[in-house]
Amino acid sequence: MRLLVSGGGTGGHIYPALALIEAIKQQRPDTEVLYVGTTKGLESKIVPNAGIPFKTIEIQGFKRSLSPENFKTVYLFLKSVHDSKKIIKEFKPDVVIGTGGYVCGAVVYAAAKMKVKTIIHEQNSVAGVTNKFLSHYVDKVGICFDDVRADFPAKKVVFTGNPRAQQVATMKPTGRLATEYQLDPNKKTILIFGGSRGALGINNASLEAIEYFKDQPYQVLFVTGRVHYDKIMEDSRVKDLPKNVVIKPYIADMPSILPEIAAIVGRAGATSLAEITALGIPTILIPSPYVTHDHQTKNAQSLVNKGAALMIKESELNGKVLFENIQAMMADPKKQAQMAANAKKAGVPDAADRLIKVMKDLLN
Ligand SMILES: CC(=O)N[C@H]1[C@@H](OP(=O)(O)OP(=O)(O)OC[C@H]2O[C@@H](n3ccc(=O)[nH]c3=O)[C@H](O)[C@@H]2O)O[C@H](CO)[C@@H](O)[C@@H]1O
Repeated sequence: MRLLVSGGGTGGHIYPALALIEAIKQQRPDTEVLYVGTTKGLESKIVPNAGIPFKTIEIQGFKRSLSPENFKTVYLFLKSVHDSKKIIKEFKPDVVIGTGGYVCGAVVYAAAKMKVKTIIHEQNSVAGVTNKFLSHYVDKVGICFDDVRADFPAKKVVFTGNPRAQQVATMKPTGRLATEYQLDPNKKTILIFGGSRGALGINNASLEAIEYFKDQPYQVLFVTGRVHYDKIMEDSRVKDLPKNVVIKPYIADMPSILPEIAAIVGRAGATSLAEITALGIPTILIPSPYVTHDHQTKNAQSLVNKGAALMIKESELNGKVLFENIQAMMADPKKQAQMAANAKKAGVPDAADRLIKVMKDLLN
């Protein structure tokens, strides 16, 4: 089979695509894969590093206000559809799958116009702009939250879950926290990270909270996001870092450390949530207020409603609030266990298989 995948910008759109590719390759090792992204998105690093053939097109998103930049966006969209058609003609895919982000708008639209079978995967509880547009042209739409069903043509929608969930569901502890990050294997570890790019609000609160973390029986792995790391390391509060706090810019291969993580503090990006629920990890969510239709709050709310996570609004966040919430959770093992069990119940650990089935049904 020949599979063309496109999705990008942030990790939340890329890692589900890579997880899907991994699962297909396990089932059908002869599958030929091509990934189409942009040079600007995180995919230009992550995808070639994963050893997957990668091509790029040039595209950009619309500005929400009336802006002359939007003329360039229209021009780039038309050009990228043209370039996508060339790539599709050459690669001859049996099926094209888009996992979100501007780039897949052009690629999947071009494929649908060329009558190639097409699927989009929506990770969030509110449809992204690109996926909403594409849903009129594609054959199938895979979703991860029931709430998003109404955003798409009903007969195309299949609940699949997020393929990344399947990738992490089978992971076992590797000991990497001790070997690579010099963390104590006998202490519980809390992972703090703000999605694939890091989040300023979470970073600032975490910096403030360092003084409180000192002397706690747990340890903290604080992941800043690559772009924020250098500035954070210059901050006076990290000069005398307590032994139980480790700061890193980014975790490559996140699934390999997640089974050793006792609790997470993070954004409510949909792919992070798929990982958390696949393993059943108690979590404190601080949704990004800067995303379309406030979709992270809706993502988070669905876990909070199930008793699987706690939520702090970014507007109410500071170091003390962060610490007090962590403290309350860590001091109550019963609550942690209940949250973990509820999270696991919400997980879809066979999501990649479900999406592959949609693909196979479409091809037959
Ligand atoms: C600001 C923005 O637009 N965010 C969106 C983006 O988030 P973002 O890209 O932050 O996505 P998620 O939180 O869903 O996923 C982050 C992914 O990056 C991985 N990771 C993260 C940090 C790290 O150091 N190493 C690492 O590998 C995580 O394990 C996870 O697989 O896509 C998500 C999925 O469509 C959306 O729900 C988010 O609203």
